[in-house]
Amino acid sequence: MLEDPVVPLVAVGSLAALVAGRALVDRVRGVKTLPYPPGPTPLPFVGNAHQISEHEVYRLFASWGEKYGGISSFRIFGKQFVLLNELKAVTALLEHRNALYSQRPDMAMLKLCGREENAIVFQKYGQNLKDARKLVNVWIGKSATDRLAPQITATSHKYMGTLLENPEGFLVNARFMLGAMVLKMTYGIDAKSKDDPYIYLSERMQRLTTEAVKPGHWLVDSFPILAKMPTWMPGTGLSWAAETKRQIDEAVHATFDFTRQAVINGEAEHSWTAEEILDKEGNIKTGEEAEKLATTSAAVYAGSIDTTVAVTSLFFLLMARNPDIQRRAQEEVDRVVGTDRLPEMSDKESLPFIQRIIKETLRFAPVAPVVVHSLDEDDVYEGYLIPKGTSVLANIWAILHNPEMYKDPEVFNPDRYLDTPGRPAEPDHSHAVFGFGRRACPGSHFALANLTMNIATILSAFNVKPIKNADGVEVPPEIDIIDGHTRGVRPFKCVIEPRTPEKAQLIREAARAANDFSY
Ligand code: HEM
Repeated sequence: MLEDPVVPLVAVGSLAALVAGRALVDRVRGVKTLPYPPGPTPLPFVGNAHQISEHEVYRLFASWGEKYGGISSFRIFGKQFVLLNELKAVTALLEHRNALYSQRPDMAMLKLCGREENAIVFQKYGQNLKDARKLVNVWIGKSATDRLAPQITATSHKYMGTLLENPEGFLVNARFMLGAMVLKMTYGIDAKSKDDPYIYLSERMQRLTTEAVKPGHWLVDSFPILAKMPTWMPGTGLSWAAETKRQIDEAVHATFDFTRQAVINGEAEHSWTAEEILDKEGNIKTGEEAEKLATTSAAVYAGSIDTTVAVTSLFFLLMARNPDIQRRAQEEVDRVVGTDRLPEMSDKESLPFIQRIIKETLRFAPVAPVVVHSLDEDDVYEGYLIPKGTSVLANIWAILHNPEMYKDPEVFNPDRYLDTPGRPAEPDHSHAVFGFGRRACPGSHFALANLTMNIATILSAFNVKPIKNADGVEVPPEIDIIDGHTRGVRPFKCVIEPRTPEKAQLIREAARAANDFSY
């Protein structure tokens, strides 16, 4: 049933509730005659497919928002989409009616690749999803993340060591360091290098998933009936899906089987999967219980790497482009930690400017600019019908670039959240980058802790500068966005060098200690 302001009234059984209840019944009966939200005129058969751009589609969606309002709609072939471009509509539906709007829509290619079963983010709403989210929360929810401060700090220090030794590899190493930590904590796997077979399998799973969700790429997404064709049928993508499913299954199970075997052999290191793999009687979980755990464990790698690395990469780019902001952040961190130590997690509250830099980096280019929810029952919002099964798109980018809320939204300005004379603070809705309601990201605390540790330490110990051209002039890197399952900036070059020899020494010592850290 709808989570709607009238429902609590029905529950107390008052007269008002009866009237409201009656209105609700009438509303649902008459629902089919209500209009869809307004939107661009569709063509026969294709609907609005011809208008959908592959690159930065959220900008097109935002322009529809300007024209048709906070809630609009469009159609691609037979599939209905509702578009939410304003915080008010997103809050009203995905947050306040979250019992209704926590479903994911049918995505035929993902389903063929097995991701609807073995990836939390694409799973249908139900008990399995709730159990998985609960477990992820035990592992990396807020209080768990607080307890993981030593692990997060050690990983950050190892990464800082690589920035000193191999600054050109700043993106590859950010990925490897985070990936290695996640594999270690999730499975007890020690990934020694980027060529580690488990890293390879997990990265391949990510790449294949990105391919499978490409909007408008697969005919079967618009014509799900094609899924019933023989696998060899050309042009359907079915043979690709079958091979992809095999490779993704291999990734989900190879890592899980590593831990399972280690537990059976009595040589398992401490890890989240090893802790969960035994049932109440002390037997190794099998069948559906084992599958559920394998899926949940795989979600940590799948959810954390692309997203966190995309933000880290954007941070480097923004620092290379904004030397004044970088200098002010360095002054702040110097005031707090001085010159003879590196920042610690407990310094966070004393670094408000750096906190604003992180919020503004998240707002500036959300890594998931549009998220999709769905619903299993018809609903009505502001007189418009939202039929069951509709893909409801929340345009996070549009919300965080709304010019009525953010002055010059395309400018990176961490001071926009400050209340100053003549310029009141702009609202901080950066948490919208983690999504909404019951599907909101369960890894947000973990992600923010990793980002805070890395960003504060980089600002404390390094200068990030543009590279120089042949004439010796610094050329700030361009903001060149690439779209994918997660969105980020195209790989770029910048100079990363220690601020002083003393800082370099601090990093060397911290990295050495971190290499001996036992997770
Ligand atoms: C800066 C980093 C991150 C960003 C911006 C981010 C963003 C998001 C977004 C937008 C969603 C979809 C929410 C929705 O549908 O309303 C999501 C879901 C999810 N994220 Fe993250 N995420 C990040 C880091 C992480 C980390 C570190 C993990 C580690 C476990 C993680 C795990 C997940 C999972 C499992 C889901 C699926 C939840 C569900 O469908 O119920 N994410 N994330």
